[in-house]
Amino acid sequence: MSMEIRMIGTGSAFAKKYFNNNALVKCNGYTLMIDFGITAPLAMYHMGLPLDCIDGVFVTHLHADHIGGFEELMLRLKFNYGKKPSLFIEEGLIAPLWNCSLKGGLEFGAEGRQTLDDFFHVVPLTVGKPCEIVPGFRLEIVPTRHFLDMPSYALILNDYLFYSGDTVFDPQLLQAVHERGCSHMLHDCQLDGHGLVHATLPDLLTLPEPIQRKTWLMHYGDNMEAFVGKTGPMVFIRQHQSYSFEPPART
Ligand SMILES: O=c1ccn([C@@H]2O[C@@H]3COP(=O)(O)O[C@H]3[C@H]2O)c(=O)[nH]1
Ligand SMILES: [Zn+2]
Ligand SMILES: [Zn+2]
Repeated sequence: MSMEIRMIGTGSAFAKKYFNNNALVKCNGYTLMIDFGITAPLAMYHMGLPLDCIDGVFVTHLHADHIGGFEELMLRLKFNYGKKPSLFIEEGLIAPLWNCSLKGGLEFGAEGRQTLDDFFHVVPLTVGKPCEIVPGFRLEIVPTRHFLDMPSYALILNDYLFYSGDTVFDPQLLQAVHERGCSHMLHDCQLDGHGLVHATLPDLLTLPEPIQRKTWLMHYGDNMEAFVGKTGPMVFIRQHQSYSFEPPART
């Protein structure tokens, strides 16, 4: 099934011209938010999008540019909108998300103690087990390497769209994703310095050309415009623009 993607931000962790790299995906009437970082509430405000347009959220990993907006999202959806969205998250991340990132600000409510389940329908995801979140909209998580052993997950949506989350350069993974028929690949891209925790642009430029042709660059720094025309066949995805991705014709 086709999907519409709007990046509510395309910036790296500390970018100031671009909001945090978070994506709204619409498919078959369902709106999924991929990550919700510190700047996400302001990005949604600038885009004229109310928070209650979100039906579900997926979390790639626990850095603040990916989950820093959760406290506002959860409080406003519960208390302003009376909405309880779904939270799609790898099973091992559920406890650390609550205990290490959210509990301090959300445990105490006006009516008593609260947990993650008071705000979300929590849907644990397991590696190797794709999940159909609504008919025609499938998610599959893929573990990636980011900071040492920090759990971090890429997504494959509807078997044809790869979304890297934050990862070091992993050409074997990208080759495998290409060979299994993904027709679009959104990848984080570090423009300056060494690729300690992200793929750099020089790394990505070593990929075989057929992979580069299907690669869209995201999670970039404020100097992105200086690199336009220097990315081979890869292109920068732009924040707030709407892109329609169609499934490839399978033979
Ligand atoms: O040893 C360190 C620790 C941190 N950092 C920065 O922190 C950021 C956290 O979000 P991110 O994963 O999008 O990007 C990370 C890097 O920009 C780093 O470069 N080296
Ligand atoms: Zn990040
Ligand atoms: Zn990260």
